[in-house]
Amino acid sequence: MTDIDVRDLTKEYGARRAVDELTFRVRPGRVTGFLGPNGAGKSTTMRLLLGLDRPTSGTATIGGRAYAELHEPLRRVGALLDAGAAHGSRTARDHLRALAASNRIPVGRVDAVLEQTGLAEVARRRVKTYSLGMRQRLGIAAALLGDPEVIVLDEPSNGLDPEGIIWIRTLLKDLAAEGRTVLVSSHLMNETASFADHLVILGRGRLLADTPVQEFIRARVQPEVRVRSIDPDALGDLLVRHGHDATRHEDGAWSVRNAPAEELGRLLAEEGVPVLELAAREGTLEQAYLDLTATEAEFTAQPQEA
Ligand SMILES: Nc1ncnc2c1ncn2[C@@H]1O[C@H](COP(=O)(O)OP(=O)(O)OP(=O)(O)O)[C@@H](O)[C@H]1O
Repeated sequence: MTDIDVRDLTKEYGARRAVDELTFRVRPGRVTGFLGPNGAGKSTTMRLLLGLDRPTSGTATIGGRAYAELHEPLRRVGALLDAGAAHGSRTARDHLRALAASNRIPVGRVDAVLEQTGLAEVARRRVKTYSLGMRQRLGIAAALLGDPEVIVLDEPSNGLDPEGIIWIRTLLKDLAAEGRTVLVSSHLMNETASFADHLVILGRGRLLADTPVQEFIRARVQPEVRVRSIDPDALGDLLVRHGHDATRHEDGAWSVRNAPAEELGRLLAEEGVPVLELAAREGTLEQAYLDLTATEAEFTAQPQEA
């Protein structure tokens, strides 16, 4: 079981602080979504973690060691940062075989990951003939090749079609269920909500949230109940009479805050109001994220690129 441990991490490019005193820990057995607006420092943090850039100060370690100190790193950490990395004139199979050979990974893993990523049938085609989605799958295959305990993926859904997006969602959850440590950056809120258990959110290089997804949503978005009856006015009067905080929609339905659906259902039955619709609406990650962005200075007044 291996943690990713980022401690007081700072990276400056000239006068610009891309990562600013960042501290968080990514635990095994769950998928951690890594969120933040463009330029927040997600890719920089991942590059520092993988030893592709040097921190100005602080540390980013995997199982207590810097990436450069890991013995056989591809067997410990699998990463996808840039899906264009494979050599275009090689076939996918040859690319993975070369990677396996140079990292002392058993060659049998090549067919296993080709199968796992749905590339088995196109494995003998040159990579330059691949679509963006296929290249993305190949990048994920390379990340999984060494059967690593830690998996770091930057925007893995990029270029995937709807079927690919469902596939990656299942893959990420399965990898975490196997006890691996999975860190995944994304721009897409609904997408992140569909696979992440935990969130680390950055704004201008700083940590804004490190929290379970459900807690983050619950703390920031009130659940609502949507209710509709054949007589919207009578329904509204009833809700007001019973002191409910309700808003009417254009279609005549009402949204009621701070009341469980069961309580409203019982009230409407007691009052003899015919109900056409009664639905509990949990908050979404997108709503919670927008609430955070509205309240955190890190999201506003982004400096212009130099
Ligand atoms: N090599 C570099 N030289 C100079 N500035 C850099 C370099 N790499 C990143 N930056 C700057 O660091 C900041 C953080 O960028 P980074 O790519 O880490 O953000 P991000 O959260 O991954 O954004 P995105 O979601 O757009 O990929 C940005 O202001 C970026 O311009």
